[in-house]
Amino acid sequence: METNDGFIVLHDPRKNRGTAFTEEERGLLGLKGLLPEAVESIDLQVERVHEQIGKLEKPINKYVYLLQLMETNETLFYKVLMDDPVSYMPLVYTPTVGEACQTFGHIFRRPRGIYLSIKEKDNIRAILQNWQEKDVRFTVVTDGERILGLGDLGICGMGIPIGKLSLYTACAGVPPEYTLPIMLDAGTNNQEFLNDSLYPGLRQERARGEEYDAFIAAFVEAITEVFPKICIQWEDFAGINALRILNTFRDKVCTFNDDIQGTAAVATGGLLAASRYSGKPLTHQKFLFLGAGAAAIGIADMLVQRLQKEALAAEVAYERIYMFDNKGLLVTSRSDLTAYNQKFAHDQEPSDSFVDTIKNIRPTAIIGVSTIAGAFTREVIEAMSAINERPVIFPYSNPTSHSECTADEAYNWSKGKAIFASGSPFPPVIYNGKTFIPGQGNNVYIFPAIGLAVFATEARRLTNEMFLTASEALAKQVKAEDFEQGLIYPPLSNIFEVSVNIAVEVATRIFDSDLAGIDRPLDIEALVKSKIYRAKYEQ
Ligand SMILES: O=C([O-])CC(=O)C(=O)O
Ligand SMILES: [Mg+2]
Repeated sequence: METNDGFIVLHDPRKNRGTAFTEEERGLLGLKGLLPEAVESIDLQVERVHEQIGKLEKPINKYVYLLQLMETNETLFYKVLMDDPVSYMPLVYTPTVGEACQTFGHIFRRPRGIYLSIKEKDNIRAILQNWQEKDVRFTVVTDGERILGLGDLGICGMGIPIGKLSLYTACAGVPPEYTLPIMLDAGTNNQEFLNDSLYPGLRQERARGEEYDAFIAAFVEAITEVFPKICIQWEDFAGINALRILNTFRDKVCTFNDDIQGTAAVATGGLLAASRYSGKPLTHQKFLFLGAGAAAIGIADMLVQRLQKEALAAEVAYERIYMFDNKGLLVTSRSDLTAYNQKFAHDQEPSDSFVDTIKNIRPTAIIGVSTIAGAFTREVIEAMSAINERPVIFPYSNPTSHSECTADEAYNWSKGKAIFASGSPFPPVIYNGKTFIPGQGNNVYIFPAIGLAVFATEARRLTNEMFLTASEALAKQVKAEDFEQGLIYPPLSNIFEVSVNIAVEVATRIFDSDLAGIDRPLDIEALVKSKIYRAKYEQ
């Protein structure tokens, strides 16, 4: 650090070290008297944070505290998060981030990221130039229409891009200065918010059709011009827009949709690990989805891709996948199916009972992407357990309040037979004297790793093959001792190491696909590792 202006340094979260500034630095920077006498280590600062957070009872208050820490001392924030992801991730991410979004207008203190209103459609380039960093590589962008399973939260959905990008850094070491959270404010149809005087967004109904698409197109054009190396992560768009946006831009810029491709990779990785665990090959299985939206289609498409890799013909692979939505089983006689859904419709009798469908089809796995809390009832889980030695039960909807069942229910109702993973975290369950650790089948095992791979390779595009590589790299890292505890994902406490390993394999795939923006190095692992951010005060 060279500046002489200690006061400015102290108020710059990226440069601030608080009480950890040394005597020498204090003299050099003009910090004398601006700090109390003691010179503390970062570990001691972490201890103080633990004490303060420990005194707060409600998770939402802990969230507010942590976000404030991010705004005052970024290094310390990441140190806290990276040292103990199991405790702190649920506070800055799912499930607490859901409540933070629901109350965003009320807990709002300081703006973060960029807010683009549809009224500014023709000024996006200039607005993006207001950002303090000039080399941004990643944006997580949402329009807030489908925040987790909580629905339309309008501009209050900004908590999601902020939370996801903090995990790019905390879980995979992408340096935070390269990340930018963005909210596309196209209005909201949330009446409660429109009537709330503290709602900080545009007060209008959501723009649709051509007007909306023109806004999205203007955004992509402007951001790729202002930040040419940008990777755009679409997050929590409504199903009606998510697939169309992804398909419009996936071959033109470096982009992916986390709810479609990230979730697909984590689910496929979980199914691969589960098949190793149960000894039942993927090719001998049948998958039933509850929910037939963008996440279901993403997972199903990736499963087909993987089954084909295991030498199953495409038509046979499609036959193994069933979807059940709010109108019942997807069958060819239904006239309300989208083109995406039709691929998964079966030529059989309609059914509007999920339990009967299970008894009929006899799936080996049920995957919940419905956002309906409690949809995996006791009857559902008992039916799965009657058919399968080890039924695979994945309630993937978020946050916890929208999970299709709890870990406790799955283990109890299946009498300890379930191979279980959920989108939101659940505490360990003791059944019949045995402790089960529920795995978290959340795209957090994928998107930070993809981020690090893109960062290291300066990838120009992201393909489904790269996400399949990520899912295989994830499944490979599940160990026998994890299985013994019921885990089909590596423990969350190891997420950093796991993400770096995934990133190395994805980076290799990026070079193999000729989609890197730099020359292939001899040692890809060394390249990836050389890019990693560490939460320490640089000398
Ligand atoms: O944010 C999460 O926990 C996972 C996710 O993408 C979603 O549920 O939309
Ligand atoms: Mg999401």
